[in-house]
Amino acid sequence: MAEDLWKKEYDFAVAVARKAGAVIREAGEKEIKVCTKSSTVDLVTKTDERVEKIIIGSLKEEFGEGTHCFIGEESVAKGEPCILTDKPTWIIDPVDGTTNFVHGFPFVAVSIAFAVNKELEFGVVYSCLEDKMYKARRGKGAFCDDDRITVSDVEEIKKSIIISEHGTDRSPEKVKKIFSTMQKILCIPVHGLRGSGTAATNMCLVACGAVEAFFEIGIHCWDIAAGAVIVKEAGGILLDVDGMSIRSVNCVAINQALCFGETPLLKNRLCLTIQGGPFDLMSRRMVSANNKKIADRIIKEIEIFPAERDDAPIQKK
Ligand SMILES: O=P([O-])([O-])O[C@@H]1[C@H](O)[C@H](O)[C@@H](O)[C@H](O)[C@H]1O
Ligand SMILES: [Mg+2]
Repeated sequence: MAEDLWKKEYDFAVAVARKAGAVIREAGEKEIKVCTKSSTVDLVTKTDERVEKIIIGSLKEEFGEGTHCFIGEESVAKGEPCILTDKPTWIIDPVDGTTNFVHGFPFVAVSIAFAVNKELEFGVVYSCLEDKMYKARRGKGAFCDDDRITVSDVEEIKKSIIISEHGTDRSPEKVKKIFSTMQKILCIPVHGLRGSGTAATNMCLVACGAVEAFFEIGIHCWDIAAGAVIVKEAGGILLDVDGMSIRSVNCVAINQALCFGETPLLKNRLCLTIQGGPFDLMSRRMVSANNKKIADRIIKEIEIFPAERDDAPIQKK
């Protein structure tokens, strides 16, 4: 029946996420395998690889290798393609919050999403140390365990808590922009800034109304795919941090205004026209929020820096 499309896959994803979470909870293998390449600090352990193998192995066994595609963080690190096609595709982060996992910081998640025709059909985020199963199917609402969840109804940025993360890139110019953005948002002022150390969990915190927004530049599709469905189904909004064309239209408007001596109008035009673009899973730039007003207000403060798309062609060596 049409309404139960992908139900079997969804139920299976919930079961696999639970199984993977149990493996993470019991894992003794926290030794860092890969840590630093040039200016990034991106930890990987044997557990990340083991858990991904368990998840993809179980999915292939259940649904067959030929018809379904897989984008997994550790497989992509080993050179597998990261391209979303129209085929049914699983997007997997086996251990989101690897740094937390290594240090025993208590937020670690398994993130599994499923897309068909490039559209996300469902997402499952298992916050395995808290034992909370966040899940959502397109058009069917979002849940934490058996309870329906919804985003917060706060509309005033000054009454909000915002999450952001500094990510894995440690190049000074990027870190400067990240902290400058955080400073500007903190000084709006907002009630607080937070960060759990896992993008997937951060998105679930937006979905259940504990915070108003989470944004980051530099995240990957496997960090946010499942969370994106959960935020949307909880009534929230997803945007790219940059509405490029809108910004450039704005530049033309500024030039025209300057030529015609309309400078007093400039500030208003600028405020009205800077806004996010459509959410793009592969762009590595995302704002998730309870509503557009909060999202737009945050986007106004974000200092954008380049991050190579997840689906960028692999450079030949
Ligand atoms: O490496 P990983 O722990 O799976 O994922 C990371 C986490 O989601 C972190 O919160 C975010 O700031 C980084 O950008 C991600 O790479
Ligand atoms: Mg991750």
